[in-house]
Amino acid sequence: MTITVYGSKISTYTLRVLVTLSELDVRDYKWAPVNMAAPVKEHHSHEFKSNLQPFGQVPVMHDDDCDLTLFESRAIARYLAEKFHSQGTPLLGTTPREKALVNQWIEVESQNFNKPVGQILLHTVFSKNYGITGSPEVVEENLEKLEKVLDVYEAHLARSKYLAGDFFSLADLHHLPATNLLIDVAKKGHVFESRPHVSSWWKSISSRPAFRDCLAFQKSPGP
Ligand SMILES: N[C@@H](CCC(=O)N[C@@H](CS)C(=O)NCC(=O)O)C(=O)O
Repeated sequence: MTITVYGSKISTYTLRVLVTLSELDVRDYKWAPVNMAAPVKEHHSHEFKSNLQPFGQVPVMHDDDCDLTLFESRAIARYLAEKFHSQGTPLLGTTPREKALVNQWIEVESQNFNKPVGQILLHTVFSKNYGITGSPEVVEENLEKLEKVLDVYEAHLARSKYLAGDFFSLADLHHLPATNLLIDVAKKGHVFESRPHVSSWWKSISSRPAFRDCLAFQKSPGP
């Protein structure tokens, strides 16, 4: 069995896949770093787009077992959680009710949370990578949007330990890499800290060994 992950250590979407593998205790995968730096931009090459990801983005996963090449980090994470459901942390819920709530909060992360967070990161941490001038107005506007989303999280997390219930799931995991960057690098931690239930949820999910291992891998030498 060989799982190959094509990605970059600076990509939060790639990290989402690596954290999933780590939670599932899958250690024997192959890491295939993609050089995203200008002028190389390997992800924009004809070869990368025709063989791996037609939109020229990372991450991509290949599974030798069934000759599957898959892109979109959330789809990859779900595939891995289903394939390795009998090992590591169960990430998808067990009953139909639990699975439905996991799916609901995965959608919330993607549709409500990730949009303002993506804009804030683009206009702070990643502006140079994308060749744009970061706009403080866009950051402010999206921080306001994010605060409204976090108000909903705060009310929900007052009643629920994790997003989908009393168990850690893919819905929580999906928040890890981008939120970490937002707090540690973009220095926007106050929007989490000022909401006590969001804050303790964040402390609990970000201190999980699987995520700490991935951050250590991200900081390790080499691409
Ligand atoms: N929805 C995609 C987004 C992937 C994505 O935006 N990847 C970024 C790196 S974090 C990328 O490859 N950017 C290069 C580009 O868009 O040119 C996913 O979840 O995998």
